[in-house]
Amino acid sequence: MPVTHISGTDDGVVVVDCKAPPPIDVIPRSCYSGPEKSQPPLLIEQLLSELRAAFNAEKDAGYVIDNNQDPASFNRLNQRVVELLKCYATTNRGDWHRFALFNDLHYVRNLVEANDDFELIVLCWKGGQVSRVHNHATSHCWLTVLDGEMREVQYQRTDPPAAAASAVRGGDGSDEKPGDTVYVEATRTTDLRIGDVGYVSDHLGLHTVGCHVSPEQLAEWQQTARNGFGSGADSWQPEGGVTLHLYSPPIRRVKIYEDNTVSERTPGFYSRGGVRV
Ligand SMILES: N[C@@H](CS(=O)O)C(=O)O
Ligand SMILES: [Fe+2]
Repeated sequence: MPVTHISGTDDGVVVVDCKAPPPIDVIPRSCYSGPEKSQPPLLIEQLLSELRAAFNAEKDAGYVIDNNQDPASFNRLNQRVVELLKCYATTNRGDWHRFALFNDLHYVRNLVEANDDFELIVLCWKGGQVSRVHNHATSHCWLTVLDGEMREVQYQRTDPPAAAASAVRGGDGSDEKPGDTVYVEATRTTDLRIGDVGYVSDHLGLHTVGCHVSPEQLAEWQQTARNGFGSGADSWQPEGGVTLHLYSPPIRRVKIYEDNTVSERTPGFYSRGGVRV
């Protein structure tokens, strides 16, 4: 498959260029059943208000929220955020559809809300769209799947292949500069389905996220939606994977690790509040 980079570093559209993935096993379809009926749906406005409350509680107690946060404060916040994201992903009635804009060439970032403490973003991924290996600055990164199936691969820095004893190297990379040579290796692969919640920060490593849905799978999902299962009240048609990302603090600059070289990007948005920018 060809690599489909979008060039330009600060184009305001995409933070991490799309790269066609290597061939992988097809992920079995398992979670395309729509919201669980046992709980009332959590609306996105309620999700935002609960998130604001959780962040304010930590701030009011004097804690700084970033990836160097006090461990007890982080544990409280993490527990609440995971609970809220999971609840939203599994009970919603599709009120995120209005934010879910796709692009044929690369995954896109659609802003739901940004404030001083966090940003909530709907990311849309067509089959084959994968982010490049990247970091998350000093932010916490939580993500959940709203539609389709996704795969996250985490990476660690490693020694050059020629080194006598190649081994995973520590550090959060905060001293790395554009142009530096850095080798990375995949250390963990996680398949994520609707309602699964993932977390990463620079202390844990780097990652890529991608949607590996095949055209056949997508056609099956679209048929399911046409039959009225999992489509919500509007005319939503699945186009690939949709993820909901929560970054705290909002990410201003990220590093990309490609061809053993570090570069930097300014994250941009494809839409804000459901309106194309
Ligand atoms: N962190 C990436 C998405 S993902 O690949 O985690 C972004 O915000 O664009
Ligand atoms: Fe990421």
